[in-house]
Amino acid sequence: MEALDYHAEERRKAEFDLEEMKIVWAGSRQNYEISDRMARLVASDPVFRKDNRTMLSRKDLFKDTLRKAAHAWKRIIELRLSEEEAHMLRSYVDQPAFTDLHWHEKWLPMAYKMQIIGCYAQTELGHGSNVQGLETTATFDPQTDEFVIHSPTLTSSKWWPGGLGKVSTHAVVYARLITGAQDHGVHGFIVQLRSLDDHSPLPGITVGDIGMKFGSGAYNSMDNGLLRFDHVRIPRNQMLMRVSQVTREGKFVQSDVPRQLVYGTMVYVRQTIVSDASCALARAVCIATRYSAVRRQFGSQNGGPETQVIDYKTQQSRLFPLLASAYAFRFVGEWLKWLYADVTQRLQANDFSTLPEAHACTAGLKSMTTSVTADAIEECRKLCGGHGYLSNSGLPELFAVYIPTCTYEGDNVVLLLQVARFLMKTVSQLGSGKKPVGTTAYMGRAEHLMQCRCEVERAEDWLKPSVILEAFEARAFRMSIACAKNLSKFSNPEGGFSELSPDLLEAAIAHCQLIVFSKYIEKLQQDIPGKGVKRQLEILCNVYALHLLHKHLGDFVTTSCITPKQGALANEQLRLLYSQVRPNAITLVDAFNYTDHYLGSVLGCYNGNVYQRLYEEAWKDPLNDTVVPDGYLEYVRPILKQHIRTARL
Ligand SMILES: Cc1cc2nc3c(=O)[nH]c(=O)nc-3n(C[C@H](O)[C@H](O)[C@H](O)COP(=O)(O)OP(=O)(O)OC[C@H]3O[C@@H](n4cnc5c(N)ncnc54)[C@H](O)[C@@H]3O)c2cc1C
Repeated sequence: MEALDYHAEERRKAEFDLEEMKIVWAGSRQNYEISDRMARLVASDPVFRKDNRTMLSRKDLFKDTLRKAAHAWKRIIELRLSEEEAHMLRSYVDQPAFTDLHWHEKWLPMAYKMQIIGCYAQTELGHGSNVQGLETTATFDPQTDEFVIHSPTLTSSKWWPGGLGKVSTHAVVYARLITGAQDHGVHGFIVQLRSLDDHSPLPGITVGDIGMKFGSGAYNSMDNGLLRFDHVRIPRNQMLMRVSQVTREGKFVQSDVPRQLVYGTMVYVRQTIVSDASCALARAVCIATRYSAVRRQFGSQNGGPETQVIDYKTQQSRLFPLLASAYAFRFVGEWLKWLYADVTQRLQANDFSTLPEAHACTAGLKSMTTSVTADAIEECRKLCGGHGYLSNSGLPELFAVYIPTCTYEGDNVVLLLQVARFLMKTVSQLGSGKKPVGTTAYMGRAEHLMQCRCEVERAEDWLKPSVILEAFEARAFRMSIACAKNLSKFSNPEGGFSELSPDLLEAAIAHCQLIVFSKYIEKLQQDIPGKGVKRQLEILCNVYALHLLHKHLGDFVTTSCITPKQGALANEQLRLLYSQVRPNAITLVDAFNYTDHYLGSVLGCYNGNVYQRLYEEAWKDPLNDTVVPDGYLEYVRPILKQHIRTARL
């Protein structure tokens, strides 16, 4: 690391213990140590270099990805890394690869040893969100005790599965199960796609990559694939039979295991997505914050330095809520880990009572955190002005690689509508004596939430967590009640749901924001050691809540949860909070403990030596390999010469 630290002065201003904050961010001292070790291991290994990634052709990028995946696998074995360490190492390699999906699935011991490579093939060219609309068929043949997997139409071609295009040897394929003449809906089947000897597709299988995706580098390291089956036969025991089975005689048997069992896996996957959202958001915020402290514009007094752009209130009001959101998502992600453990324990005890609520809650949090993060990365790019648009700012690639998260594992709008459906069901059961559980428990205080009035009189009253919490609960509840009332006016409930879906979406968002805020408050009730650490987290918690209140003021006022005057007081308090965040901003992003390698950003480098590095990076561009570009003689010179002749005439 270069000796000069352009952020040294900023770092001296911090009012809290950085090392303790790093542990809070990581979740525990052990997590911190593992994460720190793995990040350094990756950063110091030349194979994991990524600074030229956006300039590689697709073919070279893909080969580079295979090389990194193989090298990571080798290092994991050589160093005998634990599963947790291996996971960390892969995430710091920071290049989407077939291994992401493979590990995701964890279905077979063979897969663990990497003797086969798996992918998850659900989506088709014609159908994604509507899983029940899938067209691929799996027809049971009782003569041979096999399923025949077939793609009957062009739109039934599998389309998008990660790792499918070029690498996977096997896939979990979702197809319509047909026995006799009966269609039993969509089920999963394990299908071998490629030879384990020479990797060529097996007979009846057409497979390839779907093509270049958004951005340079980014998700193009992944071989999202297309797949067609022409009457491919697989043994009967390759159907995934936990929820339903097909017997040797071809009888379809629905087991008594509830279908909701699959919710357990969904809770797990979505919990990791929320946790990844906090990482991606923190990364963008770290870059924008460090750069905002280096960048100066206007305000020079008597020839002195200009103003750091981080000192502009507009910059703070765009940046600090994102910083606060990164911490808020971190804590809700931590809580989701607990929720997953709780759900798993209950499933083992055959207790399915909390599953629908856990499912709705994780669907909503996946949607909300990923949408906010995607928008926030773009906002961070803008916060970095022109230089944010340079590839080496790290932000364009981060944006390109992140945004599909809003679509995969459930389109964000479709997920929020599921949450809204659950909220409407919960509201409809309120009078029946069925108590709302978990994150909907607040709805049990219906009478109070419909009547309560916010008591804020001065700006500082907005610092009380109980005051903000009540305002958020009342707003979320009243929005749900308003939707339920409007829905009841429709004679056809489905028609009404569709007509009111934009309002329902907003009610679902209000509910999700309440969850994130309330989990942040719960975190603050824990013992948090370290000088000033809890204080900083309290300030950020208030920033998180009050910026949402300001942004959604219309919701709060139209539901009469607060008055316009109270809204103005909240905004006044928010401004004061920004001033408290300001001296700590750089150290709050240092607490993410990201290496320069992982950040991959000239603007976000630890020591803030931005201009020197921008200058050096420019000269590394292949266009600057020669002073006169290729094509000059053919295309530029003739024009110039003609201009000269014209000028002489
Ligand atoms: C990078 C990437 C990786 C992927 N990896 C995999 C993988 O490994 N395996 C796999 O099987 N699939 C994968 N997918 C596919 C992904 O799961 C689907 O794209 C996703 O489920 C969305 O479905 P869709 O494309 O059909 O979108 P659509 O459902 O067609 O969405 C189009 C629009 O319609 C809206 N819409 C849809 N339904 C409704 C509704 N009921 N009400 C209101 N609005 C609606 C959506 O909000 C959206 O605006 C991947 C996709 C991407 C982009």
